[in-house]
Amino acid sequence: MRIDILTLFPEMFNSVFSESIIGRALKNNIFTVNCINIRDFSEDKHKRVDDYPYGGGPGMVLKPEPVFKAIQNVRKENSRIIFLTPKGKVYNQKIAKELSKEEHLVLLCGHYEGIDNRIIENYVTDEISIGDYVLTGGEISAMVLIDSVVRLLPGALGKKESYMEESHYNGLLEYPQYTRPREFNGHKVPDVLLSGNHKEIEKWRIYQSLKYTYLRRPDLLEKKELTKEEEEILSKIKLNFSN
Ligand SMILES: Nc1nonc1C(=O)NCc1ccc(Cl)cc1
Repeated sequence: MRIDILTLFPEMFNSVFSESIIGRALKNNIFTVNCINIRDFSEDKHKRVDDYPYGGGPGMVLKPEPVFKAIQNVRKENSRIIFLTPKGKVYNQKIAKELSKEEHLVLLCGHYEGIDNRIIENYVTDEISIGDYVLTGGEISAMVLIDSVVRLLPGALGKKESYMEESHYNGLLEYPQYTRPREFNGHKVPDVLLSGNHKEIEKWRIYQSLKYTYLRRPDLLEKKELTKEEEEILSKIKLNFSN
């Protein structure tokens, strides 16, 4: 997979591409990435990339030409041209999975009040939002997308990292995790996890996963087909936690 990032702040990506799993995936040629400064495609002598909005209003708007030239410079036959914006389709693991199968992603990072809509209407293939809040630009959203997509690429996660098919535990929130020591600041690890009784451990994990999902994300429960056993456990949870 190749990822091209169109941005006004290419330096922002340095640490993301040098550290940890993404850094190692790059070194191992699991994917290639290239940052392009939109400003390099500005024609005017002042290297302007923004201008005042037609129709008035506060702030500035990204001019269409520099962005268009940057897109044309990198695009291939079936590139996904993704514009990160609060107005986009809300990103989730399903979209990450779909994007991880693509050959070429172009991530367009905006700034200011917006980007000339003629770019969005005619050249962008996907508008994606990472959530309902407003950032100063699209770069951090691009990093979120890259991290969640790259970790799904074959060979990206070493044998040590766990590959959770869903960001949630098969559609539910994951059970709590513990590691050594057995006691920490007087807080003990739940006995069942030390018992070596794998059937009991599995039951405890299903209970915890259903409990957390019921309490924090009932919307995920709506979408989830539960087994008979899970239904029984959930009805017990509902009795224990009926608020
Ligand atoms: N939420 C989000 N999910 O994706 N991106 C965001 C976000 O706030 N971007 C800021 C931003 C600012 C200006 C322009 Cl032109 C585009 C995007």
